[in-house]
Amino acid sequence: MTTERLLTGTSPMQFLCLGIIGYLTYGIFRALYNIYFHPLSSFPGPKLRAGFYFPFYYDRLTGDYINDWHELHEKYGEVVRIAPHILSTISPDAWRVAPDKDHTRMRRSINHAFSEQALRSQENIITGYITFMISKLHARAQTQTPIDVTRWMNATTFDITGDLAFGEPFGALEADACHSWIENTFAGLKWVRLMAPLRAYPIFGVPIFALLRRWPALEQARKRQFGYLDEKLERRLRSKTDRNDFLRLTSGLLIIAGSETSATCLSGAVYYLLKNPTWITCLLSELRSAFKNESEMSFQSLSHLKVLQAVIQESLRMYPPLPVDMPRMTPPEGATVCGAYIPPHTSISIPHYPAYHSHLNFKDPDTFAPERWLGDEKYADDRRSVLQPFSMGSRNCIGQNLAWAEMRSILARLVWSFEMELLPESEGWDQGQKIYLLWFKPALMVRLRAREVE
Ligand code: HEM
Repeated sequence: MTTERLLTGTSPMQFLCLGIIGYLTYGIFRALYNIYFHPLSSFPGPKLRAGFYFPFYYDRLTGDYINDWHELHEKYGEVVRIAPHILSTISPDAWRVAPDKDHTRMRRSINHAFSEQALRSQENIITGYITFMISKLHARAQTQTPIDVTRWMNATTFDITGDLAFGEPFGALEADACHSWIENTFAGLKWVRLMAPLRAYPIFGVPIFALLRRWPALEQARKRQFGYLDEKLERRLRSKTDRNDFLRLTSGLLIIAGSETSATCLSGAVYYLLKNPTWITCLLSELRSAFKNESEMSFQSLSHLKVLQAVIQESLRMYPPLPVDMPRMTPPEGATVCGAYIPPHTSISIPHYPAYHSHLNFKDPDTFAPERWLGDEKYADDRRSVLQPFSMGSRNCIGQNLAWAEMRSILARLVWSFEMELLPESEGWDQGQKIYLLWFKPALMVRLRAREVE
């Protein structure tokens, strides 16, 4: 049959059917190749994930994928093939993989804004916001009004980062409310999860993106959201100051990276302390033996407190602010993880939550036990080096010193100032939370009572 006869004798419906059959046949052959002949075919994991990408992308839509990955690691071990060309590992070994030279160059240009010296110059600003938060909470304690801890932690850290970045806060503490820019950014994160699957399957993605581009309200909302930061930036550039702030690298991402993360860890710490009150007693006694009053608590003096450090460390393990995987590429020479050679240019991730909750790394991984960071023999075999909530290498968290200083000060001053009571509606607060890149935390309702000065 000639091509001409084939074309004239075939109806559009037959073309469509042929196209679909061709697409499916290609997909099946490709899946068979992925499962049996791909360079990663010897790594353990479900066959469906080894063959196809859709389970990986479907995961992202559910908000539960980190729990699914956790179960996969419990079943298959330290290294799991999570998608045809992607490995996930919970071994501390993997943190050594893949330095990124270009990124190191970029980081050199912004390091000064996050140096120890910069942090010292920022201490008064940060402490000012914490004092403001504590004074507002005293008013709540006096009237016995329950507070949502997650909201207050977010308000405080967003105001601090806003000020360090733009020279002005979001006004969240002042207004006792979450700023609309912050709320919209979180709502946006839920949508962002759709992007990767739509890009991976253009058959759905191309028409959907084309439709979205024709939706004016969406475009206006996008402009409003970005415009808000642009205005702040312009105001800051017009103002005369020699303050060493983050202006040059300010973006929505920095604000979220610098605020939501610390607020998440602090919310987790308050919850786990309330569930384990002996640690509140322990922490309070450490604070009282170190300080006569709250004003003595400086970044420097708080950094020496071992119980405070262990409580925060354990909260970062139980409830890592970035619970998800941060993918890295193996270098051109490949890499070895857990004794297995991983070929070059393979995407490899350490998902924080599964790594920190694996019995391969920690004894009683679901138990809040700060003593594991204080040298307790019971936890001597814990593989503590796997805990890298700020990541490692050239892409690690540039704001980690600031985060530690902020978290120590806020937690210490909360425990120093208030007795806290977990309200019944927040029992089991850490269970069943969805993750869209970050935790979508429900309200953490607590009643405060000002502590008697002793
Ligand atoms: C408990 C608090 C925090 C945690 C757990 C945390 C965690 C992380 C992690 C895991 C990364 C690496 C992401 C990757 O691998 O690609 C990161 C990057 C980053 N973080 Fe943090 N972070 C925290 C607080 C902060 C603070 C307070 C700031 C600054 C105000 C900040 C600013 C950044 C920036 C700018 C990056 C990108 C660095 C780069 O790409 O070179 N973070 N953070």
